[in-house]
Amino acid sequence: MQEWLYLVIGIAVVGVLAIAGFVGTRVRRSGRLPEDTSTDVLTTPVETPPATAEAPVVEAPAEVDPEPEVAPAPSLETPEKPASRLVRLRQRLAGSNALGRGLLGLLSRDQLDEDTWEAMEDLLLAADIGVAPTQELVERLRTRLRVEGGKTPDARTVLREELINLVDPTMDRALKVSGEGDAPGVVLVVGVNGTGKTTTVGKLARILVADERTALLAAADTFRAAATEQLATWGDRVGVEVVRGPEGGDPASVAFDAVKQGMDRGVDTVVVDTAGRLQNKQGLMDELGKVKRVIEKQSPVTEVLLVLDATTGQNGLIQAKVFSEVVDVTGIVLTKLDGSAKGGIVIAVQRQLGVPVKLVGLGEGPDDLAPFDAAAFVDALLG
Ligand SMILES: Nc1nc2c(ncn2[C@@H]2O[C@H](COP(=O)(O)OP(=O)(O)OP(=O)(O)O)[C@@H](O)[C@H]2O)c(=O)[nH]1
Repeated sequence: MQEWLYLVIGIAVVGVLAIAGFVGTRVRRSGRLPEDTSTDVLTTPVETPPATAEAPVVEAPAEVDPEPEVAPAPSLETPEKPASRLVRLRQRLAGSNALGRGLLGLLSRDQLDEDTWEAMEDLLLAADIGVAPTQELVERLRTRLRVEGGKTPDARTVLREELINLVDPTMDRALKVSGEGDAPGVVLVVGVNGTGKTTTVGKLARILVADERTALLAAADTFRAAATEQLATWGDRVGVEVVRGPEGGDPASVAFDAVKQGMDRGVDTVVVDTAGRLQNKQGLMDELGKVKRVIEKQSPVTEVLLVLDATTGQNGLIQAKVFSEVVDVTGIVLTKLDGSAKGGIVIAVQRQLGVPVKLVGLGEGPDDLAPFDAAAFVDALLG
């Protein structure tokens, strides 16, 4: 009985050894190991599988795309045509709209007495229209709204007409973005940092593209490296190139380069962003004066846009004066007019500088920069 037991155990051991040997050989042949085996083992030279039909190199291509897809070219955005913008952005003047509602409310009183006119003056001054224009407007309204022969003219119509007169519809607000002959138009954009200058240059590039013009941007704000990147992002979205210089480099040389490239390539307009550190007037004068002089060695600057933040009130007006003494400002861009209750600044700044507001910023969206129009603006104010 015991011999039988030893015989059976012996046969079992031999059987197990034989199966183990067979499996080991199969594993080495195929190069495959049980699932938890590390990659090191697979790359060991001794175990490199022979190139047979069974080898994994044949199975592997399942993961490889036979014909890699070509990445689609980045699609460019199509900016909104400028003409429709002020109408679309009308509701953004909600803050300033309070001025219109307030004025209409006062004019609808039964008695237009001294208290009413005083309240009207307070409203206009609070909206930053300025002292002289306020007095003029109130005087004109007093005269025109006097009851004549028992017939009172429509207060809203009179107010609308007088406000439009005050904003001055006769000013030339066209952007000078074309040069003489083959020369490109050169737009120099100046203003204190933080007013929305770089954003405005980016938005302006979109306006030019929407008007089917070719453009080139100059990142002449070499003081702030991020400004260049910011500009490049704006340009990339609509396929407009940015000429840049080294950080801290000479802004005039970047502007010169950009205008030269603009001329060589025959672009329609070159827009130059500048730094606006206002630490002292002399420094600013030297820098901006040089930028303009250097550009004009090649081609005249056709437009100098001063960017002002509408929410800064009187401070903005002081800045405006300093800049206008440094360079010949030909147009004003009033940014952040959305949500500001100070729409009257449009009138005040034009009066101070004798220069028209040409563009208004009404939000942070890429197409939230609109050509300014006196009647459309007053209509938005009056709601
Ligand atoms: N709400 C609102 N925000 C605006 C408008 N224009 C610009 N901004 C915002 O104002 C901030 C400052 O804008 P920037 O363009 O960086 O200012 P900047 O004057 O160029 O500053 P620097 O590049 O340092 O010269 C950003 O957050 C803009 O999105 C506008 O019309 N409305």
